[in-house]
Amino acid sequence: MRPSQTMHDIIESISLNDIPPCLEGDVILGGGVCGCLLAHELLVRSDRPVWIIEAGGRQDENSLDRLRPARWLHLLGSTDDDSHLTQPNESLAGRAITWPRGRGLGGSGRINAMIWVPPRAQDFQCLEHAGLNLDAMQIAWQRANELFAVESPRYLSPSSQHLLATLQEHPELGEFAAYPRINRCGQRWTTEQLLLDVRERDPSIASRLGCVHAGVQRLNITRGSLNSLTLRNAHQEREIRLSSGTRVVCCMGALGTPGLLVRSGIGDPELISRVGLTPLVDLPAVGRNLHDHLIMPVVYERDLPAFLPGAPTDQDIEQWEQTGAGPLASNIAECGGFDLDATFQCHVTPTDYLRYPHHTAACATTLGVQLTRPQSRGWMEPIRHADHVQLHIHSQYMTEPADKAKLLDGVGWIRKLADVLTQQGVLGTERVPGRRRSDDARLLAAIARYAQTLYHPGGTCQIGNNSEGAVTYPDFQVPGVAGLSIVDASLLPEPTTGNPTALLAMLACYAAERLSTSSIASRIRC
Ligand SMILES: Cc1cc2nc3c(=O)[nH]c(=O)nc-3n(C[C@H](O)[C@H](O)[C@H](O)COP(=O)(O)OP(=O)(O)OC[C@H]3O[C@@H](n4cnc5c(N)ncnc54)[C@H](O)[C@@H]3O)c2cc1C
Repeated sequence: MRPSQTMHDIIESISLNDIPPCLEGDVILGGGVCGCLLAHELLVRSDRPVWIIEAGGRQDENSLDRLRPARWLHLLGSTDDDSHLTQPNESLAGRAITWPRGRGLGGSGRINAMIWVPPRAQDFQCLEHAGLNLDAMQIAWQRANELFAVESPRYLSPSSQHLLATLQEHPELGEFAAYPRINRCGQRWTTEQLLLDVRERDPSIASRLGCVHAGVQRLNITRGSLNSLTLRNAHQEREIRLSSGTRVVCCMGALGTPGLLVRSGIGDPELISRVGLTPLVDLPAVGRNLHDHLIMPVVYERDLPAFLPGAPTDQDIEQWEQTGAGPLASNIAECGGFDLDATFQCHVTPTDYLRYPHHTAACATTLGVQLTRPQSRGWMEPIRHADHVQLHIHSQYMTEPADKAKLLDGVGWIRKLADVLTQQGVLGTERVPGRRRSDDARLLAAIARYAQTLYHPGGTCQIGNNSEGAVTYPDFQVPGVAGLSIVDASLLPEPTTGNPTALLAMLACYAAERLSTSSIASRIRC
């Protein structure tokens, strides 16, 4: 199969005018990585109708960049990106950071870097501690692997090839490999494709699926049970009733889901009243426990031609179209690894991470380092604007002193790797932060100036047993609202060790199994 022969199809959305006044079945709010995967699994496991309500529509103008892995950075800030801005970060020299979030079916999977890092034992243990069953997680993990069927890279830049060959001779420094990619035949694959595949395989199953293009404004709750949704598009707002037996699952992501809960009166009563809304369900942990991976790029000079400097050449395009390989099949963050106890992860790019893709002339390699399990936690604060309530993001990076100290160690680890790589002629001089910055104070100043989000927010509606910090129970139900569940990155009690999609895919498969066999009590009662 050649890339140009696949995946140009899309799921057609129903407009707000055309949906029935009352929905029944499973209603999934947000068709992102988890939402589409869950919809697929519920469709094939039960005979109920499944609805997806997704805010992002078709963005045809980006369709080629979406398919070509090397172009993913060009999607940031595009119509596929529902870009958010954090509040200024004290430990990042007062910088506010842009947090991209994908919109449209497939969610952030439409714009992400397509890296697949299998969860580690610690990731499973964390969810087991939160009340999930380990054996069932293993089964769900197998299912996630089957569905994603990730592939080995079809292209590795000379820079990554040299670097991997050298580091693999030094296992004492860590474990490095080319990342498996969420691709098919060298092009981006998203969970939307599962729905397209089922349509082709079994139209009778797919006929139970309806995708609505609208933003979910509010959940309307009466006497502890959901009774309707308020949906909005650019032209109108509509209230859609939910019939008895319906189940609503929030899959709007780590920023979208707590936002919807707060707008609907679910959360910290004091914060909700402060913005002029009526508190309905007392769940103070909504919007708290916000975590993210912060990456510090350490940039080195290279004696190689610059990677993809400018628009792709006809030759690159032809190669990719014919074989799914060549530089356009690079996902930029082509390889990486962990130190021996997985305290740090390193992402390698054949570019100057701080300037690419805007300034591409100079040749560089970046070794970006992040703490796998930062302890700092942020929160989301409801703020009233003229006609709406928005959640401000307080990311609070490195507010825990231990995170600062460890990230300094992380830069030290990168420099040890670089010493070996420089001796072998794989890397040149360190350009950022530069070896002249070697004492802690100057290195921290460089981190404050250059560190970036690695795009992994999570934790804002964390799953757990009946403890103070939990917003969602281990059966995925939101306490105090019959018929409401959550399945997305907001559930993660802690950051994932590596990139989160693989663990989230496992979580969505696990949730599908639990929700499709759960009792009628988990649904709406009228
Ligand atoms: C630029 C970038 C690069 C990344 N790279 C990687 C990577 O290489 N590997 C990896 O493992 N992870 C990566 N990630 C992280 C990964 O993509 C996310 O963790 C994952 O997509 C989260 O899944 P989710 O289902 O929780 O949310 P999402 O996939 O973000 O889906 C949420 C969906 O909800 C919709 N929505 C939100 N609000 C509303 C509303 N009010 N009404 C209706 N719909 C709504 C959104 O439009 C979106 O479609 C990256 C993320 C980004 C942004």
